[in-house]
Amino acid sequence: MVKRLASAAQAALPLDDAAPAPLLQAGSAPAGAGGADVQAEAALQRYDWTAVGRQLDRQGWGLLPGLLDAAQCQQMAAMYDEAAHFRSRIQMQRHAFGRGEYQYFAYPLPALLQALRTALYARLQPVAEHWRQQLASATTPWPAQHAALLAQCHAAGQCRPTPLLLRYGAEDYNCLHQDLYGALVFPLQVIVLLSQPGEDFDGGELVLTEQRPRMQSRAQVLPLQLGDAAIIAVRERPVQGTRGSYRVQHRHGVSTVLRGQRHTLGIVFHDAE
Ligand SMILES: O=C(O)CCC(=O)C(=O)O
Ligand SMILES: [Fe+2]
Repeated sequence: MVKRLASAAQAALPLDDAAPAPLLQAGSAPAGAGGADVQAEAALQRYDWTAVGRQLDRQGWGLLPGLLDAAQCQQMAAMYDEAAHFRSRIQMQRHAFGRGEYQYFAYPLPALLQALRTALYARLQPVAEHWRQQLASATTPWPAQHAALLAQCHAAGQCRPTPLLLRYGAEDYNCLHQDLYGALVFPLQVIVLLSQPGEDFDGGELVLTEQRPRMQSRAQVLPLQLGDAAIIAVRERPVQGTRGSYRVQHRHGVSTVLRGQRHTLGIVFHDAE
């Protein structure tokens, strides 16, 4: 079961200064029951998605500053110790993925996570579709709704949920990798930082590398604060050349945590074999 292959820019600021619409408490209510979907959508409406799309095209990553507030981050991180939320736990050292551990959520996902996954997908699908067309991939169009993508995954034997919660302590790190999980790979994923750099931990920076054909790899460090979300390319993105588009390969990882504890929430949109 291949899960992962080993191997500063402008932020899209919220459109107004209003406090983010409060999302439902993590895990408290079944999805849809208390308007988590509506509230997630309201939270995403604060961003300039045209600007986010431009960031993704230009650099393979984009930022959603303050997607979650401090209380939501704390609630999410605290779930790590509630075994009922998860289907499996991975100790990275045992797989040579790095050092530290993470857990994959089980279905049904907590309401907040379910709502974010659905709403983020709808915003990112046009970027994915644009990339697919630029790369002239043989694949069919990405569906507009996340539920339809999941139906495709399940028909292809990718049935297990991929969202995950990661916990790093001092000396932990995450090797450069790609989160593929099967043949069906939606090209964008989201990582939310649930801890505050400089307070909760030092070191532990999210790194994205890009490799252009016949060139050496370049590393970008993503400037995340507590509650910020990074949108990153999962595997590749198109770059416009003089003779059409070509593929740039991406990998991501986390540099060594020097002190403290760092939690992140990972949202991958395709499911796993
Ligand atoms: O902890 C991080 O910043 C990276 C997490 C990660 O690799 C992922 O969510 O896919
Ligand atoms: Fe990852």
